[in-house]
Amino acid sequence: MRPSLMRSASQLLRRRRSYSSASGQPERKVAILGAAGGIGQPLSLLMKLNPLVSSLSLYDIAGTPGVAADVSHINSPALVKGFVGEDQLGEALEGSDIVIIPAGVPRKPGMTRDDLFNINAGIVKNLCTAIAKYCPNALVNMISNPVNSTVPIAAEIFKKAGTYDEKRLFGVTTLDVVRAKTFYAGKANVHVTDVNVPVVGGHAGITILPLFSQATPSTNALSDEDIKALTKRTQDGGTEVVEAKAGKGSATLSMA
Ligand SMILES: NC(=O)C1=CN([C@@H]2O[C@H](COP(=O)(O)OP(=O)(O)OC[C@H]3O[C@@H](n4cnc5c(N)ncnc54)[C@H](O)[C@@H]3O)[C@@H](O)[C@H]2O)C=CC1
Ligand SMILES: O=C([O-])CC(=O)C(=O)O
Repeated sequence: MRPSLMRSASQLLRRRRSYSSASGQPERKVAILGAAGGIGQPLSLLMKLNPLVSSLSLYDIAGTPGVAADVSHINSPALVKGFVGEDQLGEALEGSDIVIIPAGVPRKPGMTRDDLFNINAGIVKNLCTAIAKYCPNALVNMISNPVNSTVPIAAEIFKKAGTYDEKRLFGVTTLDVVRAKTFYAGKANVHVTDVNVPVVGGHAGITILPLFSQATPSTNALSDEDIKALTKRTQDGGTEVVEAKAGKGSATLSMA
């Protein structure tokens, strides 16, 4: 699962060329499901700023007309449309090349990501059923937690619909890489933009495995204890944010 997990939406945008516009530029439609939420809003902003996006479809069960109106005023090429409520889900998805899913409930202090399973599994199931129907060839980026479970749920929905392609379904765990790089740079005292740290495994606690032994630039400055502490901080990065936000959600800005 991990090689797929590590790709970001912008990497995918660069790879995928579905059809060309009259101008000869490739056109790409991106749909964000859960676009009015804590992650959805900054993600909508970033997608609107991305010159590779020609059409941006913002879907949520509430709040998307406002988010879409706001984001649509930014002077970049993507044409923005807001969709609200299940009746408009099909239209939101139709023709999408990439679907990004931050829909669902975030953790509160004291909860594990698994505690979100019951509610978010149902949300993801409905959204993926619609994806199989309206844009079966789209690349699907799953952000909703618990990612270790929502990705297999999506896979089963797509298998049942006959649309499953393992190369088109991604669990978004880039945030683990982002954290590993940031924490390593701080501890090793190297410039963060030069740092690379591979991370394998899943996206919860000890299933997150940052490989600091493979980090570049390499350093002799870190002890085994330092590496253990960096590993633990990366694995607990989500909890660190959940506790700091004290009941007001989980990571949204670093995630987007
Ligand atoms: N993969 C990762 O690295 C990360 C994942 N997450 C997860 O992302 C999810 C969203 O987090 P936030 O944006 O902070 O939550 P949020 O509560 O701020 O936003 C969630 C949005 O989903 C919408 N929503 C709920 N049911 C829906 C449905 N059936 N269809 C469409 N939209 C629906 C809500 O109306 C809301 O706007 C959570 O499950 C959280 O745990 C959060 C941080 C990092
Ligand atoms: O920890 C959470 O609940 C949100 C998340 O996945 C993260 O920040 O990595």
